[in-house]
Amino acid sequence: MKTQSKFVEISHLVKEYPNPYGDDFRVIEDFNLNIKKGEFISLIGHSGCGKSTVLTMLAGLNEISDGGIIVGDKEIDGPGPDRSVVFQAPCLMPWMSAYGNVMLGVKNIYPHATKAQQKQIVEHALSVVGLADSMKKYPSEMSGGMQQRVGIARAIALQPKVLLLDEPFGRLDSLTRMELQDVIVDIIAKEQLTAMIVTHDVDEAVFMADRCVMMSNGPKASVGEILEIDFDRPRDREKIFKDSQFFAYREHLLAFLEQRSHIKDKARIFSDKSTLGFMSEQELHDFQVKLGVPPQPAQGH
Ligand SMILES: Nc1ncnc2c1ncn2[C@@H]1O[C@H](COP(=O)(O)OP(=O)(O)OP(=O)(O)O)[C@@H](O)[C@H]1O
Repeated sequence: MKTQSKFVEISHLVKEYPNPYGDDFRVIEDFNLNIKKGEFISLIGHSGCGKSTVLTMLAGLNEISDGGIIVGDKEIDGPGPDRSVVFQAPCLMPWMSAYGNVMLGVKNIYPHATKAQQKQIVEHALSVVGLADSMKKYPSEMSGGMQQRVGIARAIALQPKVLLLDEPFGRLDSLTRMELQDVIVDIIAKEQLTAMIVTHDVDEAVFMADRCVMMSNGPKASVGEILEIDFDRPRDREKIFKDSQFFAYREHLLAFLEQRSHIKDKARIFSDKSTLGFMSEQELHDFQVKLGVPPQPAQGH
């Protein structure tokens, strides 16, 4: 059951990456977002706008240049057991079974739990993702989808308050993708987790989330628009995919992205012109920075 309390508070977030060719590259500027406890946010935007940058800052894996993030009532300062991340590639230890891979994190986070308690946590997490019968399998004996299930089990075994998903299904075929979307949606509801997913997939963004946060193009990207998704939970895939409201949400997101892609196209046209000598390197650099294309080193001739 969702509560209305503000659980994650992202305030005036800024991220600058160092740029050896000039001024630091300010990817994110004044990004503000409050997330309620138990809420599921999807973060969508054009490639390179800074979605993963926001997610990894929330995970505490990427330094915050300015602004701050509060989770619960604590300002984050690096990674912590209250947040866990599922990345696109699960990066499992090949010499360990599914059980061993999940146990690795559990031992780290719960060193004082008894062996029986640790075992129970690992077995529960693997069962939740549907791997109760495959705990002894090694990564080489598992499909990509099964390996990602282990990655999800490893994340939830840490019993986080916030689950962060960075394009977790990007490498999977569409059937496996749908299966794992359902797994995540069920887990979030059962374990009452707060979650954020970074995705390029508009259908996924709508189906999974309570709110879709659309990011403006970088540099200096921020929240462009927020769309509330008013579908009940638990979510019934078949019902939702036949609902006209689903298509309305989908169109809304696509329109937002399409509108921004014209800006990108202009950048590409100007970039092409430059190679034909219509723009000076400095003009191209300034224009690319303005439009969200990361500054490139000067081309040697
Ligand atoms: N460590 C880094 N150092 C310098 N620049 C970086 C670094 N990480 C990301 N960037 C740049 O910051 C910008 C945002 O990157 P980020 O990966 O957050 O975007 P994204 O929206 O998640 O992209 P995609 O959808 O393609 O995964 C990009 O221009 C990227 O090149």
